[in-house]
Amino acid sequence: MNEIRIFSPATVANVSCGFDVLGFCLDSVGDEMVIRKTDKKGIYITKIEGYDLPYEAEKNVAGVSALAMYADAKPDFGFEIEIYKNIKPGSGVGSSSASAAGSVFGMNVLLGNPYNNTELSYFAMKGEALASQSEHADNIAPALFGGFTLVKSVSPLEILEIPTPNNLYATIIHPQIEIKTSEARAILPKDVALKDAILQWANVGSLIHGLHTNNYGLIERSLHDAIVEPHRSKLIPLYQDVKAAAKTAGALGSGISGSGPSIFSLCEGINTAKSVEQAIRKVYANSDIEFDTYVSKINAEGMKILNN
Ligand SMILES: Nc1ncnc2c1ncn2[C@@H]1O[C@H](COP(=O)(O)OP(=O)(O)O)[C@@H](O)[C@H]1O
Ligand SMILES: N[C@@H](CCOP(=O)(O)O)C(=O)O
Repeated sequence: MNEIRIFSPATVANVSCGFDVLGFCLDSVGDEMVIRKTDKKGIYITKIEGYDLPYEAEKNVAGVSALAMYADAKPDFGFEIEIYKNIKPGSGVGSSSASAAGSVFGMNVLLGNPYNNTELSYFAMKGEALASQSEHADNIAPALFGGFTLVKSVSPLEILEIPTPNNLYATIIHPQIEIKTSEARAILPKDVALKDAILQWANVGSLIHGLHTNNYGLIERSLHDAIVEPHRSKLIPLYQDVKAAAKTAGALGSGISGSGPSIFSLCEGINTAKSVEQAIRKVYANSDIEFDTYVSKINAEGMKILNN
């Protein structure tokens, strides 16, 4: 096989209580990428559609992760990468990690799958670091593994796959303002109060247990963030109104998606997810902020091969 077209999914990182460790994969939104073998050695980004992003491999997250893997694999040929971007950069649903993970996923298939998903995550993290100035894998892991993931450690990299209840859906609202991940990280305090840490690790543990046991009530009671949300929510207009509207419409809970500005809500069942979508649309409809919304099943598969 010389060429592959893939769907590279959007992802929601943090999931309220799990800053930098928890994430899940979306089904209905993502980029497409074409990866192609070339005789000329090296990594070349040959086409980008959708958003204005750098073509130099060293300046594009897709190129940086690809170069990291290329240096390890040392093939006697090169790769061309085409990026068809649907996920707006800076939207908070893993735009950069879709590209960083997509390039190495596609290259791996063309190389005959020498690397496992954890090894691919390691290379993809190198690309993600270009965008966010930190090596975190909470978007990359769900994009590659699918479903919910927990990054137990980045060094050495250890990723756990968490089972996803069948009837769990996400509703996302994306107000059209850009928040750069690097800037949303810079405003966070370096230290955390012990009382907040206690709340947070209790919620991470109970959220994981709720996902393992299909316990929607426990999931609902665990979707809280005592540490990051108080700081970042100030960057997102009408954030508390969206949360309140989603709750009234039946969401299990809502939080900032990644570093924002997107806001996610988790819902039991597609009907509730659609009701939540209608309710939160009304919040922004009464303002002058443009926005998009979408409802997605949790994508258990992650990356998808569209053709060979
Ligand atoms: N292939 C790419 N896809 C998305 N963003 C990229 C890409 N290559 C470089 N970038 C840069 O990464 C930044 C967006 O990443 P980030 O702030 O983490 O947003 P997101 O939450 O959408 O991933 C932008 O500055 C963008 O120019
Ligand atoms: N854990 C990171 C996740 C950033 O996600 P993104 O989708 O905004 O890139 C953080 O919260 O900084």
